[in-house]
Amino acid sequence: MKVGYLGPRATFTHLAVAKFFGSNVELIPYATIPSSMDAVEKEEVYVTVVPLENALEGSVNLTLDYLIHETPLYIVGELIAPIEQHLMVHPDRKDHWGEIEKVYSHPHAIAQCHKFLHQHLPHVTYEYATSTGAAAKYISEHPSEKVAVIANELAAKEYQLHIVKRNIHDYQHNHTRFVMLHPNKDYEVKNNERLQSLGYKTTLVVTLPSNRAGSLHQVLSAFAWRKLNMSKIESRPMKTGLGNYLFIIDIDMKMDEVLIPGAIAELEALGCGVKFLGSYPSFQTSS
Ligand SMILES: O=C(O)C(=O)C[C@]1(C(=O)O)C=C[C@@H](O)C=C1
Repeated sequence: MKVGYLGPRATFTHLAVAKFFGSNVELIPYATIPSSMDAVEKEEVYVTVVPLENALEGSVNLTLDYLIHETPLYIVGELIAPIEQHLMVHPDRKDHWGEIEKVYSHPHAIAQCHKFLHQHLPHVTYEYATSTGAAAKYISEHPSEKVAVIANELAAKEYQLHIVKRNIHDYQHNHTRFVMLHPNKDYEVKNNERLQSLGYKTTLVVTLPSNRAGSLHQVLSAFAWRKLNMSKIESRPMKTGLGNYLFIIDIDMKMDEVLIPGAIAELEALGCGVKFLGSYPSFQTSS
């Protein structure tokens, strides 16, 4: 089986996907989140894996927006992985790394280390890459540039970089949620590597009827009186005009035949739009 992921080799997504699928599948890297998703639609890969949310920096908006507006794929599994960010340079620079002028990485990785960068490297500028792995690969090929990269240990090994500061993320409990995407909402991912299971989630996107007072309250009460536990609610622009927002809601439960369909029917009766993004098992990977 072919599995796509946000590459190149040695991104955090690569680490998560390799831990979940083991050596039984062929892992295919893609340069961006949208191209990783397109790969499933074009049937180049069977499933694809992209980051969705980080504990320090919040949602990966590109993934959310593509799931909501652009791709017909469903979330069929979730992987929660610990994230350890390290600062690394080309080995030619390891003895004078304090001279670096720029830090290059994925925007989420830079955001997870802002306090460290502010305190220890206040003079540097930042440049954003499509992934931490892409940034690491770039400096391995451009030794003359006075650049450091934020990436993981595997990237340092893969691209032969020298780690100058370990664990530079600003808060300890740093985890990222990655999602597995497939065109069939009922596809069941197999936990062959026996990762710790964290139960099930169901994700819905809800749009409110326009300009009606109290409609978000009514949405919340449709879940509340059924005792459906929401583990997340987040708003994103609908992209139809200023002030128009939709809500992404995670429910801590597998899609059933009564409670969640009942809540959806109630929301629709209130005039809300409801899009189902998936009902899926969640797994924890260790570092
Ligand atoms: O750049 C990578 O290595 C990724 O897998 C992307 C990503 C993200 O989008 O949040 C994944 C985990 C980390 O939080 C930092 C970056």
